Amino acid sequence: MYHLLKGLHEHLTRKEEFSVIIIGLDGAGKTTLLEKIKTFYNDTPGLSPDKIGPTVGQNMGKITLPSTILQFWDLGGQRGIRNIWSKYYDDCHAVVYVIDADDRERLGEGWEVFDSVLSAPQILGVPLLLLANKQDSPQSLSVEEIRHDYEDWHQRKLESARRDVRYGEVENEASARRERIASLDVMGISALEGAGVRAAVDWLFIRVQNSRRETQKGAT
Ligand SMILES: Nc1nc2c(ncn2[C@@H]2O[C@H](COP(=O)(O)OP(=O)(O)OP(=O)(O)O)[C@@H](O)[C@H]2O)c(=O)[nH]1
Ligand SMILES: [Mg+2]
Repeated sequence: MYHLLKGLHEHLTRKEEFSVIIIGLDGAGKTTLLEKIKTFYNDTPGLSPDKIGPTVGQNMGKITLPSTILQFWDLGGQRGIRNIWSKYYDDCHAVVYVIDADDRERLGEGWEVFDSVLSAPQILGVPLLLLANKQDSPQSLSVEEIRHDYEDWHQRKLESARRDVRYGEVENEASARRERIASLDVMGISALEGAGVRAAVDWLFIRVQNSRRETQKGAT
């Protein structure tokens, strides 16, 4: 009887676990974000920004929310190690792409990489959140400016591809991508100061729950 009740209790109080990957160029602020999330949601605070160095590999952090555990994987963004990201695509429930909204020089590089993430078939139906980080900096581009910058960049890329011979291929790919861009959620945060971080976690919490329900519906 005890085991039966214990089993029932465990079943009823069991928390579902979801994996979220945090990717983006080196220096975008991914680890600073992960450590801020830990500070906000865990008893043990995360590292302070002055203790954070470039990530070579990955960092992991878990937080507990009502009936849910979110497990974050912060993956190194340096050019030579970006190819490890795709190894996480199959098992993730959400993707966070962090862009440094304060670094205009590297926005093009950031979009080039973002575009290759969007084209990965494993994450086609996975919730994707674009975070415009470093909003505390006065020169930082706003959420709207970031969205426009990406749309302009994408438009320019399409136009130059149209001059190319692979026209049909580009058109097919472009319409799929356009849909994703149109429904793309962009939020502004300061990983350093914490502004917007809770809202981003709330978004993830809701979206992983919803997409799980959709998957269940699809399976029945
Ligand atoms: N002003 C400002 N600086 C930030 C913010 N977030 C991160 N930084 C700074 O940006 C630099 C890079 O931050 P990291 O968190 O190490 O960047 P990362 O994306 O993890 O970089 P990699 O590990 O190399 O991929 C550090 O100097 C941070 O203090 C922010 O919201 N505002
Ligand atoms: Mg890092």
